[in-house]
Amino acid sequence: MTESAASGSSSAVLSPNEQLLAAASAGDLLTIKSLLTTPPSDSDPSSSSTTPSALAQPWYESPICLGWSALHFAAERGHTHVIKYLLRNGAIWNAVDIHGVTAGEVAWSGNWEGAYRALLDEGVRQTLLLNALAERAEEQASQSGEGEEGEEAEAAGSDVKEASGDAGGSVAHSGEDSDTVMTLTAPANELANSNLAFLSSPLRFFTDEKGKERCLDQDDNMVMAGWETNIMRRSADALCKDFPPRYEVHDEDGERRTEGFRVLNIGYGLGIVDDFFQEYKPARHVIVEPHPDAIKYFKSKAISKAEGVELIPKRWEDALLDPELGEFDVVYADPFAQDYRDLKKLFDLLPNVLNGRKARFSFFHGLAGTNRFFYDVYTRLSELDLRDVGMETEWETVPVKMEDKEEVWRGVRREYWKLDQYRLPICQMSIF
Ligand SMILES: C[S@@+](CC[C@H](N)C(=O)[O-])C[C@H]1O[C@@H](n2cnc3c(N)ncnc32)[C@H](O)[C@@H]1O
Repeated sequence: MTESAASGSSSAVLSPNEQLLAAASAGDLLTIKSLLTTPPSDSDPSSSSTTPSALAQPWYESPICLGWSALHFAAERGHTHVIKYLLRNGAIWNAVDIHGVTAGEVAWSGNWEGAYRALLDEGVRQTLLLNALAERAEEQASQSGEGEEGEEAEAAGSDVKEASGDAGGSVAHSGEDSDTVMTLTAPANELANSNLAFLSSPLRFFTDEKGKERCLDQDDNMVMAGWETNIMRRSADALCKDFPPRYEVHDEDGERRTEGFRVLNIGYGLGIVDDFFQEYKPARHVIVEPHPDAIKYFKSKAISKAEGVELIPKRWEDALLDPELGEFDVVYADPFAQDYRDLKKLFDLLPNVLNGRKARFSFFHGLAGTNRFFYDVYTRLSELDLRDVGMETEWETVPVKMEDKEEVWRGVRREYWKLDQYRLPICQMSIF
């Protein structure tokens, strides 16, 4: 976008907000500082206070240039110093234009590494802060006896699989065009927004026209489908490699025992990842799955009778607190209708169930899978939160090739994935 586009016109007298956009595009920090702090000389001198309209607003979005903010214009030209100043002075890091595009994505497409990093750092910082505040509010509510069990999870809003764009925060949508704007959070009235409501509503398991199995919830949101198969394959491979298959030992009194590595999988769904785990022949393979329809589906499959397989018909929130559960060499989590704060609570329980330093953990990282900038924010955020519980994360990049996107999303209420790369987390305890 040109500078005259930033200002809307080269000849008209510009308002402070329009001047701000032009200055952001030009990388003119001095003018920006003055626009945000000094009222123009023609503002009412008799007034002792500075009126908001006399100063430029750092969050202003152009009504004529795609709803771009000063951050977008600075990002387009890679003006990192301007971005940092604007962020410190009230600009909204996650503001989106009428097409749902953030300043982060603008910086990314211009290959402006410093600008992208500044926006990403701010996103991570603000989201960490909001999550901490939300946790605090939850704790206070539970201490004062407010709310019922699980209500906090329901109130959290966005869903790990579906979207999770703004844990606790809001994405600023400047445009009206809802068809083109990305979806970051499941609307409050959808089952995907409430784990308990989801678990007490029916699921539909069926085979699509291409002969592939699918699972949808009652709102027609996709719980699981074949497009994730490669991600599940790669996850199982990364987690199980190096662990030898089960083997038999005879103890001193002649008893035979099966030894080998142990797998814990949270969320059965279509059982895709479990079938891959089975190829590695674990000695123990525990599946935590509370949904009655998913349990029925599991029981209809051969895996339910396979050696070493056990189903725990509970939510992970309960199953992982059971002192009898045991320890595992591989833990995978892919629940549904949960948000980042749920995932973080799961992280906190991991040291209880992981069998030492060699044990590996991964989760389906579908957080904000519709927007690469927010996806990066969640990638970093989860890495930091995992580090807090003593885990280090390595990320494998898995290309996502949806051959027929229309077919994948046919009959599905909301697309939860639009990116061409999946980041596969592999985490191990760094302290034990
Ligand atoms: C996305 S599917 C899992 C797909 C699976 N990874 C696969 O490969 O087919 C999510 C599953 O998590 C289950 N789930 C939802 N909430 C859960 C919870 N709190 N604890 C454990 N499982 C849960 C759902 O019932 C559903 O079967």
